[in-house]
Amino acid sequence: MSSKVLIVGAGAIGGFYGGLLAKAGAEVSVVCRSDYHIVKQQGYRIKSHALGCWQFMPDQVLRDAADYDGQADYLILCSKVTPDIDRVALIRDAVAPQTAIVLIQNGVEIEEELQQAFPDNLLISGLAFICCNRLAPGEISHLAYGKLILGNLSDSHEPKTSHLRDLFLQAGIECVISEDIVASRWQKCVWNAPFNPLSVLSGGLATQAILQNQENFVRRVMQEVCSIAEACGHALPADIVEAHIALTRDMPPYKTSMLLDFERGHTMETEAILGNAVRAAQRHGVDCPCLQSLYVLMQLRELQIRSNSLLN
Ligand SMILES: NC(=O)C1=CN([C@@H]2O[C@H](COP(=O)(O)OP(=O)(O)OC[C@H]3O[C@@H](n4cnc5c(N)ncnc54)[C@H](OP(=O)(O)O)[C@@H]3O)[C@@H](O)[C@H]2O)C=CC1
Ligand SMILES: CC(C)(CO)C(=O)C(=O)O
Repeated sequence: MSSKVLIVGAGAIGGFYGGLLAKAGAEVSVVCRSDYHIVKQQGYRIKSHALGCWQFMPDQVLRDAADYDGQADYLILCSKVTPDIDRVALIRDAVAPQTAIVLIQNGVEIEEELQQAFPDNLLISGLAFICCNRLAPGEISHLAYGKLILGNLSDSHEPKTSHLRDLFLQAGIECVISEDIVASRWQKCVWNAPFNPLSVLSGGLATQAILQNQENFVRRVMQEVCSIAEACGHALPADIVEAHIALTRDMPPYKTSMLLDFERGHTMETEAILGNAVRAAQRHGVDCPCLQSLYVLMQLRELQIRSNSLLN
């Protein structure tokens, strides 16, 4: 099966997983923005705690998806999911009839706008369980974990999805196909919903410190997300809260992706992670006072950042 891959939004996640696909023999091209010049000259330098160091020289380095020369078998979108990024516009010009659109992004209920814009393309929704950072343009540090979960929104037995999983496995990273990727997204949101905003609102506390001091609150947020998922028809495993708490106790010191965005003055994924969950709760009449409070506080934080940047 042909493996032409175009990564759009090739930052930490896109550079890392793109580098793995290239290792597995795929022809991988990237669309970058601020890293363009460096990546064009020297590609990516990837330093992984588990897979060693390697150089990833993309086949084509582009500023815009419209400049892609060829037809991609997989277009992997790894931008953040924020209201200021028009994901459909970002990829539209590179989507051919045979292109499978793959998302490796956080958040819940983030697929619909892409499904509507590209109803005839296979959409593979993906989640990364990884601690990965862009230290400088084209320089990626993989600190912990790495597992990918992929899933189709319709038929779960798509050969193209299995082929992509096999490429990741060949490159040495754990990758599984979920039979219910929507549930998997909710399951990940159980972790992201408390820890991502609390890492920002606490002024940068590590996840262990948040857990040690506010375990009850963290558990309540997690439980609320479970109730919303259940109301949406995706009941999560009974032990999911315990499993996430245990996993957090073992996590190495790590800044959540939301905290990294906050520190860089970037828009955060408040809407994709919290807003979409709160809106789902409202649709189904589920009470989620703790989650709702986190959402309100994060909206105010975003507002304050925007007002400051207008003043400066
Ligand atoms: N990093 C991690 O450890 C984890 C990340 N995730 C999720 O993965 C997704 C990607 O995160 P991550 O890789 O960390 O984010 P990064 O900020 O490192 O990368 C995002 C990339 O998208 C690019 N981009 C944004 N807007 C545009 C645009 N309009 N045109 C072209 N390029 C654009 C950015 O360019 P520029 O550099 O110019 O801003 C950047 O290269 C997110 O949903 C995140 O939540 C999930 C688990 C862990
Ligand atoms: C759970 C974690 C920390 C890594 O997968 C993450 O999703 C994030 O940083 O947003």
